[in-house]
Amino acid sequence: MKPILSTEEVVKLENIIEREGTSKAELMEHAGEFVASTALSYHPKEVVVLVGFGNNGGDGWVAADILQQHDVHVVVVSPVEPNEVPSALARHVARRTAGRDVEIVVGPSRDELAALLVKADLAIDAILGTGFHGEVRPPFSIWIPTLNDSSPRVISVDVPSGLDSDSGVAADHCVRADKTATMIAPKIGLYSADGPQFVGELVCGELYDRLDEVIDDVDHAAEIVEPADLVDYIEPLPANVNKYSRGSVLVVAGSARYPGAAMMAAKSAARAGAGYVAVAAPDACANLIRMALPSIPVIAIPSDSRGSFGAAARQVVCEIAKKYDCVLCGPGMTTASGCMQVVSGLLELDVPLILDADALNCLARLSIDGIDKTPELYRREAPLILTPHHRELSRLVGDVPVDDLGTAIDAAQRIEWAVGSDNLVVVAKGATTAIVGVEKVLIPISGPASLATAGSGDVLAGIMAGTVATAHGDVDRWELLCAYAVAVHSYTGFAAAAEYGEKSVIATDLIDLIGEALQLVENEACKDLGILTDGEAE
Ligand SMILES: NC(=O)C1=CN([C@@H]2O[C@H](COP(=O)(O)OP(=O)(O)OC[C@H]3O[C@@H](n4cnc5c(N)ncnc54)[C@H](OP(=O)(O)O)[C@@H]3O)[C@@H](O)[C@H]2O)[C@@H](O)CC1
Ligand SMILES: Nc1ncnc2c1ncn2[C@@H]1O[C@H](COP(=O)(O)OP(=O)(O)O)[C@@H](O)[C@H]1O
Ligand SMILES: [K+]
Repeated sequence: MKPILSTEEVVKLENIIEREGTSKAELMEHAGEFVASTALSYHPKEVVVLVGFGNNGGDGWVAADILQQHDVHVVVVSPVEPNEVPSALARHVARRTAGRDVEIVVGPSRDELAALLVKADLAIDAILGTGFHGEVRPPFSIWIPTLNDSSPRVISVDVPSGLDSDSGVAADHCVRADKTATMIAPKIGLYSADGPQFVGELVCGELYDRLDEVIDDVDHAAEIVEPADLVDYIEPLPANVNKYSRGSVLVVAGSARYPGAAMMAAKSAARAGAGYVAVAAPDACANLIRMALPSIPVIAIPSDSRGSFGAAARQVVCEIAKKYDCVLCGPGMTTASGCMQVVSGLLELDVPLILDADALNCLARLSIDGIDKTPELYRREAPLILTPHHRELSRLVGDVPVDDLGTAIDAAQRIEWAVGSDNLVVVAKGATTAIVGVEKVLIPISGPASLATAGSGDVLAGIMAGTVATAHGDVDRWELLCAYAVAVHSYTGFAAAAEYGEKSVIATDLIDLIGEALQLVENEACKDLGILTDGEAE
């Protein structure tokens, strides 16, 4: 796993590294070397380096110097003369670079800058880094749109200029990078809010050879899950299994209005490897589900007058649920009063439970001002996995706004910390999904935007249930197991986008590609571990 840091955590780490004997000036040299080597991988002939006033600019000045020594023609565009750069560290390297044979253009007009960029095949954006705040001021408010309208490839240093490195919110003017060369560790804003739209491909320069030894001395905002971390969940199917020993799932879901959600979740659980999946659905829609899913037994549960679970449902569902390895509750269920009772009944059972969709809305309604104020509602011994999207998560914490990765992590941590159990995981779904446990926040690989389609969450819930059931409780870290399920879901998105086209994917397409996605996750893990090469994985 690779740590993702907040800006404050990066500053703390920089200070620790300095105490260990590597100065900030040395780190800047290494940062410039990393930017230069990233640039050289494109074999550029003509490079424009745009530098700002601070140390982000300093990285750019160092990179310019190195590129020039590699026979690349470099033009540095600066808002001030090298002698006038306000940051002392950056001024030192700016003067040094100016003393070499590097062309420097100070304070160009919009047209002059555009003319320089037309001639270049690569631009390096070293205007603003982690020190950026507020709205972009002149001259950068002119430089950034000029750069975005120009044709060369763009490498951003540390963060795209104009992006807040903590919140991921882009200012009105923000560099749209092809590649971002970030320093020491990725910043959380690169994954949050607007970040993924502006970052392009992300590469990280560690800058300090003993980083592994010191990185745990600061907190981590989150950690990126790499394919190799998931290897424990990749196991061939033993020959001597039966359908029950493979893992059983009960999907408590559906209503007369939304029978499809129950169907998609159940079929996904089976495709994810559970040997026995059954659906408990209101009798108003049970026959419809039976006809659509011949391989899945459907248990009809008493309905209310509108086709949702009725008053008698709680007792019947809870009696059945005890026999399963995992219970998934929520997809298409509605928040009728019978559903609220089903949710509170299932929470009292000693069985691994996933609450999704309307089960989360029921849980929110069972509390008065957010579930974190009434932890006794969801405190339990057996594992509990909540899979809210941002709106559901906001409802769970009493309508506190949740609209990006940072606010989602904060809300999920409130839920976690109110209970403080290793067996509780909040999977905060979004363009970037955060898996929040009591101690750690994990970020698994994100899928394509094609996953933003109705029913995609039902498929994830089914994959999650199949994954939990097949693990049979033999789980060291529930967050990592959830990360595996999210990664499989992401790969169904990539496979479906390749098959049907990015914009044409619908949720049912994802289900039949779960098998392919399981294989893709395995291939990536094997590549990470050096067991498989790119060619063999084709
Ligand atoms: N972390 C590490 O270990 C390492 C970090 N390194 C590098 O240092 C970078 C951080 O450097 P930094 O702290 O000097 O900040 P930076 O991003 O250059 O910006 C500050 C300047 O921008 C200005 N400015 C701010 N807002 C503005 C606005 N809206 N519009 C216009 N201007 C604005 C601000 O002006 P002020 O607001 O102070 O008036 C100040 O002059 C980091 O991203 C990485 O690249 C590496 O060298 C080595 C290892
Ligand atoms: N822009 C996006 N990029 C990648 N994944 C996304 C994006 N938008 C949504 N997703 C993923 O798609 C799924 C949508 O879930 P959800 O909102 O519950 O859908 P539904 O309720 O329609 O089933 C989540 O797993 C989420 O992480
Ligand atoms: K930058």
